[in-house]
Amino acid sequence: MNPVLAELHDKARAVLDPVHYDFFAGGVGDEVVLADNEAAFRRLALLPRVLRGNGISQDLPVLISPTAFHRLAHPDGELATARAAGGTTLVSSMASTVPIAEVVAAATGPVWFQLYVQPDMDVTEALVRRAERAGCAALVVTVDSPVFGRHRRDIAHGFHDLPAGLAAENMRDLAGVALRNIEMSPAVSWEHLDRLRDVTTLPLWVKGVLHPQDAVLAVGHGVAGVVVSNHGGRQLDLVPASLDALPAVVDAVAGRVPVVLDGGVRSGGDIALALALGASAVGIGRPVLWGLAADGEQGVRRVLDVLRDEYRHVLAMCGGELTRDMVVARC
Ligand SMILES: Cc1cc2nc3c(=O)[nH]c(=O)nc-3n(C[C@H](O)[C@H](O)[C@H](O)COP(=O)(O)O)c2cc1C
Ligand SMILES: O=C(O)C(=O)c1ccccc1
Repeated sequence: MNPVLAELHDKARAVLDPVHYDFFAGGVGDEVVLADNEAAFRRLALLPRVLRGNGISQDLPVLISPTAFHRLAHPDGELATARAAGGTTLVSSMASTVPIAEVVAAATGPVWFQLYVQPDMDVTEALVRRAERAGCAALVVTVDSPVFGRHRRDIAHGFHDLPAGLAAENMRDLAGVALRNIEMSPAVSWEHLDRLRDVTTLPLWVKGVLHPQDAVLAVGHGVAGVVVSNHGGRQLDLVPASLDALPAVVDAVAGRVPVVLDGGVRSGGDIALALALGASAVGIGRPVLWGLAADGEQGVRRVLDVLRDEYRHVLAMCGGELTRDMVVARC
């Protein structure tokens, strides 16, 4: 691992309450998928193309994936993350410990709002209005969580609520502010997505698609994009690494909307592999939390700087363009 990212992770582990470290680091079940998300990148190699004479684009095809409860990591919480994001799109979790309006006010780049559809559609609509009023540029509906994941580390610690003084602020005055006041519901369906479509003009993304047929349905329901994700190995410990699920989804979507991948992205090389397999961008989850815990705004900035620097280097090495024919198995 890049020594800067390793240092930030080590520091985060050292400074965090072990209960909160385990909340951030942990996965569902035996954590097979958690490990496989990173391992999947190691199973692939990239065949660079030479003498193409391309310049390299300065863009970093990265989003900050939504993660809950940043004030567990650092007192500035999501404010620090938003300030550090710069031009990078921040997908702000519905379970943020700073209200979405303050997150957007602290950001200089785009902020998208991640939403768990609440079974009470009035609550869901009120959340959408908060995101709209705050100035969010898109809604990212997380669809891989019909129920909460069972995280053995949290169960072992008895961690199921936020410490006094911290709350899921976006839920304030809607449904109470305790952690479990964010409801997961197996009754949520494509109809709910259509209802969302009717109540907002914001672009709608779905996050947590693994089956190519669901990606096709999502496109049919008018989504602006699809995030291939297994929730960082936190929902079902039976699924493939998100990288392994990517190509079939890319094929099914067939260029109609962008496909973003998250899960296990830890380097510029990982970003390049995901792009070569057809992702338009990648999302970063835990490394941002480690940067935040280690050094607040500055720590998150360093994570993004390392990824940008590594990605540009890899892209230059590959002739400025990444395509699927360049990806081979590492045998
Ligand atoms: C501590 C933690 C909290 C998360 N909270 C949310 C959330 O509130 N909403 C959501 O859609 N995904 C959530 N996720 C999933 C991330 O958005 C993302 O899919 C995943 O972390 C990506 O994998 P990575 O951590 O390996 O980069 C969370 C992940 C972690 C680790
Ligand atoms: O922990 C998670 O992965 C997550 O998505 C979540 C959602 C709501 C509240 C707390 C965590």
